[in-house]
Amino acid sequence: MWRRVASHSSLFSAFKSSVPKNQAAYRFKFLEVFSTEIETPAKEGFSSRERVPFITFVLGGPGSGKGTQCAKIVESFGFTHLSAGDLLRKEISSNSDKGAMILDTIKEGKIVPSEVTVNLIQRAIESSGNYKFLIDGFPRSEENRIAFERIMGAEPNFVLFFDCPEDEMVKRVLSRNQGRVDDNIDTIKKRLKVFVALNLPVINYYSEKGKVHKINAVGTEDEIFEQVLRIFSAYES
Ligand SMILES: Nc1ncnc2c1ncn2[C@@H]1O[C@H](COP(=O)(O)OP(=O)(O)O)[C@@H](O)[C@H]1O
Ligand SMILES: Nc1ccn([C@H]2C[C@H](O)[C@@H](COP(=O)(O)OP(=O)(O)O)O2)c(=O)n1
Ligand SMILES: [Mg+2]
Repeated sequence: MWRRVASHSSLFSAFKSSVPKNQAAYRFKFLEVFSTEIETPAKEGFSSRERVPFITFVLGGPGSGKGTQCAKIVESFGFTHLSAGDLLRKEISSNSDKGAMILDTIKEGKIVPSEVTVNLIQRAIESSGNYKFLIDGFPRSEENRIAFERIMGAEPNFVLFFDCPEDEMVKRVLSRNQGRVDDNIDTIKKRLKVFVALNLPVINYYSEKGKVHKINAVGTEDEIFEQVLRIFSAYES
C-alpha cells in the first residue's frame, strides 16, 4: 500500500510523454520518499517493455574508476551516463552565474550545494530521451541524496560502489592527465577526507536498504568490468 508523502514527482513528469499510462508508471509516480513504508518499484529489469525509469547511482572515491566503467556500461547496456562532475565542469565552462562558485568549491575539494547539482541532473535526464541512467559521482553526501529524493521524487534501483584503496586512488588521479584543477595532491587529500566523511554515509544508507553492489575496484579495467557485467546482466529482463 502506498502512503503518499511526496506531492509531486518531477521525474515521472519527465517521462509522461514516453511512458504508457500503465500500472508500472503509476507505481513509479507514487514512489514514496521520507517514509518508513517505502516500497521499491516492482523488480522490473531495465529492459522492461514498459520503459520505467531505471536509475543507478555510481559511487566510489576519486579515481576509483567510476567514469571508466560507466563508459563500458553505456556501450553494453545503452544507459545514459550522467557524471555530476562533468555537468558541474560544463557549467563552469559555460560562464554561468554559478560558474565561479562551482569552480572555487571544486578547487577546495568540497561539495557544491545540492540544489545546483540536482537541477543539472534533472535537466540532463529530461533532455536525454532515454529512460535508463547511470548517475556517476552522485549523491556525494546525505544532503545530495535527500535533495535528489525531494526534487526528483525517486530513489535509485541500485547503487554500484567501486571499493578502492586510497593509495591506488591517489596514484590514478595523479596520472589522469585531464587538466583538472582538482587533480593535484593537496586537493586529492581533501577529496578523500570528504569522501569518507560525507559519501560513505550515503553508501551505508543504501547498504542498509539492500541496494548496494560492491565492486573490488583493483585490477585491470576488463577484470573490473567482468564484475560489473554480472550485476547488470541480472537486471536485464
Ligand atoms: N582498473 C584500472 N586500473 C588502473 N587505472 C585505471 C583503472 N580504471 C581507470 N583507471 C584510470 O584511473 C584514472 C581515474 O579513472 P576514472 O574512471 O576517471 O575514475 P573516477 O571517475 O572514479 O574518478 C583514469 O586515468 C583512468 O584511465
Ligand atoms: N555530487 C557532486 C559531484 C561532484 N562534485 C564536485 C566535487 C568533486 O570533487 C568534483 C569532481 O567530481 P567528479 O565526480 O568528476 O570526480 P571523480 O570522478 O570522482 O574524480 O565535483 C560535487 O560537488 N557534487
Ligand atoms: Mg569521474
